[in-house]
Amino acid sequence: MLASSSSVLRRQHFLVRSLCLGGYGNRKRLHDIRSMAFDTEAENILREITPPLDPSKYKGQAGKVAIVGGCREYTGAPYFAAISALKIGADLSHVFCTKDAAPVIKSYSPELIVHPILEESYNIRDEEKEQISGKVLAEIDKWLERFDCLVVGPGLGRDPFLLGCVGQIMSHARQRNVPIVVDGDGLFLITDNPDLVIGYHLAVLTPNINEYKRLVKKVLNCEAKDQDAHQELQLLAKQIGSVTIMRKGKSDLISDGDIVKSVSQYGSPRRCGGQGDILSGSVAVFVSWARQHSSATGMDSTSQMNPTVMGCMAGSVLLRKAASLAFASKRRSTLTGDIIELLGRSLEEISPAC
Ligand SMILES: NC(=O)C1=CN([C@@H]2O[C@H](COP(=O)(O)OP(=O)(O)OC[C@H]3O[C@@H](n4cnc5c(N)ncnc54)[C@H](O)[C@@H]3O)[C@@H](O)[C@H]2O)[C@@H](O)CC1
Ligand SMILES: Nc1ncnc2c1ncn2[C@@H]1O[C@H](COP(=O)(O)OP(=O)(O)OP(=O)(O)O)[C@@H](O)[C@H]1O
Ligand SMILES: [Mg+2]
Repeated sequence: MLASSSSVLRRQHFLVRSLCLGGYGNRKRLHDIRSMAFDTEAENILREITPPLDPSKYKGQAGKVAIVGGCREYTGAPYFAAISALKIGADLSHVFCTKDAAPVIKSYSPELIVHPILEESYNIRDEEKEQISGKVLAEIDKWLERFDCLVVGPGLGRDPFLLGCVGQIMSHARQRNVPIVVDGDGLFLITDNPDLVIGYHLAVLTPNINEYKRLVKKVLNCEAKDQDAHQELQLLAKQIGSVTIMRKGKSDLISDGDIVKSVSQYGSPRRCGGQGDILSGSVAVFVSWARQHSSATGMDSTSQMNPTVMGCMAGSVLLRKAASLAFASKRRSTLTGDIIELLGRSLEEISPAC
């Protein structure tokens, strides 16, 4: 509905209909035109859901997000996710990480609010575990309701005690209807415990190729395939029940079990680590904005796209644009930080602030 107002898209739909009548040689062109139409739609959605910079607004209204992640090994991933959320326009970005990781993450940026509350097994004795997990939950419970979206997993690690605590955090967030983007090691957690997200319509899973393969194996009990990727993704989302999944790759495929969308806009040939983390932080912001937009326009849920799908499309198209601008200037030395620096310019080019 958002996109159909665009004359560009109408023309693309006309071309798609015309090519449908063509033969074998037209298939690739048809595919390319469909991809262009989806990319245009993703940009239109981004424009539509991005809130205006209104002087009457107060701090927090443009979004408060929290990342649950960061441990002894990984401090970059939660930082990338949290700072990307701010660079796109969220007002506040929190990180809930282990005690070891907190001073490091704080030292990257004074903009982030960092809570050193998580514990890994190596740091505690068996008899302390119950009391410590109670403390972790009590600490995060004080904050949960204030967040518009939680990102669970960037740089979380796979320590069993820590993952047990994070599973409980997810259950509490779910009880309070806080949207949850599950990425990185959060996907490792839910692949072992799918009940954490089964049936939760505000859960968004953002698997990379490996994480997707593990999810398919667990839920569909088969190997992931490249042919029929759309149908497979749709089936996976349906089988898990109500969740939205974005399968990252050459094209990002997005499905909530009802519809399947893809974003294929050219990004960058550099595959440096951390780009998925930018995406998870960005999706958290866009899902919050899409939900705000949906409730402000008052349209019923049948007449417009699922806000979680809109958030994924907007996040994907923005990351790809920033990655392509970064690559144009930094070429082979492009790093995740270079892409983050271009999120603002990319957003400005798609949806100018004033
Ligand atoms: N600077 C940082 O702190 C970063 C930390 N990260 C964190 O690292 C943890 C593990 O994430 P990973 O993404 O490594 O986990 P994966 O399970 O995706 O990757 C595990 C291994 O598979 C390999 N692999 C990746 N793509 C592949 C492909 N297409 N085909 C075959 N093998 C492939 C990787 O090189 C890696 O060694 C997560 O917590 C994640 O958030 C990453 O986000 C990257 C940046
Ligand atoms: N082969 C590819 N061609 C073009 N873009 C890609 C390709 N693979 C991934 N991407 C882009 O990079 C983004 C991050 O995906 P990726 O698979 O690198 O995530 P990830 O492995 O979780 O990253 P991270 O290192 O942050 O954990 C995706 O949104 C996608 O747009
Ligand atoms: Mg990742």
